[in-house]
Amino acid sequence: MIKNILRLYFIMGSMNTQENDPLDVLEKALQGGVTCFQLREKGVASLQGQEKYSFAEKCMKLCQTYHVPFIVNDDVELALALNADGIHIGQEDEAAALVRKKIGPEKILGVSVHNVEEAFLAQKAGADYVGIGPVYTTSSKEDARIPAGTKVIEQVAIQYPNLPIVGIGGLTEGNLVPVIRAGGAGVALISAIASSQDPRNQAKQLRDKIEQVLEKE
Ligand SMILES: Nc1nc(C(F)(F)F)ncc1COP(=O)(O)OP(=O)(O)O
Ligand SMILES: [Mg+2]
Repeated sequence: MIKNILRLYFIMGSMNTQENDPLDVLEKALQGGVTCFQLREKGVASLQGQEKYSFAEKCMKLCQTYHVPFIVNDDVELALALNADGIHIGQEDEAAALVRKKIGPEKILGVSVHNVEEAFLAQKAGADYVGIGPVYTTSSKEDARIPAGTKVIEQVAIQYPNLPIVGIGGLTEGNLVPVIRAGGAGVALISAIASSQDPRNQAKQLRDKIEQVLEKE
């Protein structure tokens, strides 16, 4: 069930782990209990072509070992070539309805939205979940919009109670509770785990915190 995989949604690209090996960081995050992984290989230092494909394939194999869904950000052709579990697209990427047609009904389709109207259109186009953010200031996305807090999460959760939501943007163990209280099924994050010197323990602490809050909802 989609809501369950959104609980602790780790997102990372090879450029997010500084001097650490991204595959090692990913394996530790999987051991720590992340519930979904998205490869977001984009930006100036990102891998391209065959290097990107090989890295993505290694990430996917790790996710398969830990029975965690493997999602590709933006790159529909890469997701199809790998037979990934799903794809995540934003408003400036390929149209959601077209992507749904390309990947078929069984794959996971996530869409970034910033307001109720975009959430409505995403659901109509066949999105399985929406990413809403940035909740707080983020250092992981150069073209991030102004942080909106949890206001849009609340609005979308009220309007479309059956549309799974994951919050994103500057999320940490210390500030994620409002995202769940606002109606998020989970939290998506990059640097809280990717920049940690102990990704496994950080993932475990985040997962425990999220489960604790969800139990009270
Ligand atoms: N990768 C993402 N994943 C999520 C998820 F929902 F998975 F948490 N939400 C939002 C994004 C942002 O994706 P990005 O490609 O950087 O920007 P844009 O949305 O502008 O295309
Ligand atoms: Mg995108």
